[in-house]
Amino acid sequence: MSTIKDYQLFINGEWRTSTSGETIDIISPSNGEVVARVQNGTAEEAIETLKHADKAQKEWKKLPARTRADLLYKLADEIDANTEHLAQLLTKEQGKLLKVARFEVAVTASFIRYACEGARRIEGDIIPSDNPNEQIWIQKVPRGVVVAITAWNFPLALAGRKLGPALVAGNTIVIKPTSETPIATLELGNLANKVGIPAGVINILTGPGRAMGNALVESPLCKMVTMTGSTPVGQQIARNAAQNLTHVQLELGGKAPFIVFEDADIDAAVDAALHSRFDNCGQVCTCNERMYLHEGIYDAFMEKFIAKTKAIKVGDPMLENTDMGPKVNAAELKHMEHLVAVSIKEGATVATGGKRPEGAEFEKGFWFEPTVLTNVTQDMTIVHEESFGPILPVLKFKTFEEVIGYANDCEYGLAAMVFTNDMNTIMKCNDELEYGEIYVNRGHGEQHQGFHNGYKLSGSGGEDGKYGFEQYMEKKTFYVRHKA
Ligand SMILES: NC(=O)C1=CN([C@@H]2O[C@H](COP(=O)(O)OP(=O)(O)OC[C@H]3O[C@@H](n4cnc5c(N)ncnc54)[C@H](OP(=O)(O)O)[C@@H]3O)[C@@H](O)[C@H]2O)C=CC1
Ligand SMILES: O=C(O)[C@@H](O)[C@@H]1OC[C@H](O)[C@H]1O
Repeated sequence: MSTIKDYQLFINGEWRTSTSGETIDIISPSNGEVVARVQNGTAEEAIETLKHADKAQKEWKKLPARTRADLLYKLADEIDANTEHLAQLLTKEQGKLLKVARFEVAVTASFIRYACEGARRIEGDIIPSDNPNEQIWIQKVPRGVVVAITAWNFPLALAGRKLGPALVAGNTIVIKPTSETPIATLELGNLANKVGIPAGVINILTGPGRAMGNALVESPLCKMVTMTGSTPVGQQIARNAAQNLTHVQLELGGKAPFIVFEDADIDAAVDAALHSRFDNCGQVCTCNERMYLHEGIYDAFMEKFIAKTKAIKVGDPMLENTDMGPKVNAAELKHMEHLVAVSIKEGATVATGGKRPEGAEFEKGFWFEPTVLTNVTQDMTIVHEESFGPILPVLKFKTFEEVIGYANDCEYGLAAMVFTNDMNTIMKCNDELEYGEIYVNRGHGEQHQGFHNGYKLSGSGGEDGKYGFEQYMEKKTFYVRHKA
């Protein structure tokens, strides 16, 4: 009896097998085995789904926002009630630690609940006109059908992060998860039906982004694209959406600098640097991608940091005592090996790690050791190309001006981390670092009420908080004149 579950497309409240007759294997990063199959949906099915979502949106937007939120609160409760099942799926498809997968499920529900709090904050303006007996009303109205395209590192949380605000605002949604890790996201279809979210409000389609994704983005029925993923794909989506001038919200790549000044709390900085690099096998967009240490604390910091890196337990992500699981797929593992090889060729030293771990349990799957590179210079590839994995280049600096120059010498601008106790340095970092999200004296990790906003090639539009919620609404200005 096959334990491999076959998933279908979730269209207009129903599960459907694609007319393509083709499926996509979902591979376990831990052992390379097939854990599920999903449909390879067609462009025609994408358009059909958009039509269902568009029809559903006409009724969904008429509900009071609080009524929409009440249904989504129930969805969040169902997500929580299915934590173990959803977490197991996340670990099977993405290889993240089961304990982190449970956290991701909780964050998914939390994203949705946070969005529900906005149901009574959809506020507009009433402005006196220059004309007598006239008012100007500026209203916030939903955009229509939102297409949500998500990455593989936190697939369920990214879906909740988008469907929450989209639906509270009165839109409907078509979610296209990555072909790498779609199965936990697909489970949302069952939960949506269970809590009574009307058919067509939430739809989930699987299929390669270049085909299914293109079809969704290029349709005039799509009134907004919210996408999390790589910069090249985000740029392609922006180009494809431009033909209808569709609103696009992009959360893309990063290369976060982690800066430790001479007066920093070394122990706190070491722990933050470790977790901000190696948690989730380094697959977080705000990860510590390059570390700059003041020369005065370099030796003391590195002695502690290397020791802790070597102590990281790589292994079965299902086990509670594992610290780090595998990379998500073979291509990502190859990218790790390539980056290390290039770094060595360019003159870097592997202080620890640098290869697949040894042992029978690591012969299958996409495993890579926690890796620290030293003798790194600013011009090296590893200082500029996103690794999105457990590789950390470390550089020294002498002055504030020098390290700010290094930090800003980057085509990305998502997150940066700074450790210092000097308020003057903190304020100067705030002024001079070209990043949308700066963490001071702590590691990475956004909060829902913040604003997850990438500068430069890290994105466009921003997500989370009240400013992220605003993205899901249009404004309508209404001039109202009455008889004197
Ligand atoms: N800023 C942020 O908040 C975050 C950024 N990221 C970034 O994401 C990247 C890793 O995620 P990864 O999934 O590999 O990113 P990709 O860009 O490869 O894919 C992201 C999504 O886009 C889809 N897609 C691909 N091509 C198209 C297209 N032409 N039109 C529409 N959709 C398309 C993919 O579908 P399919 O997979 O089926 O092809 C997937 O669902 C890293 O660069 C990381 O920095 C990750 C998480 C958060
Ligand atoms: O997308 C990312 O990598 C991060 O924003 C991550 O996604 C959901 C979690 O809440 C964030 O840490």
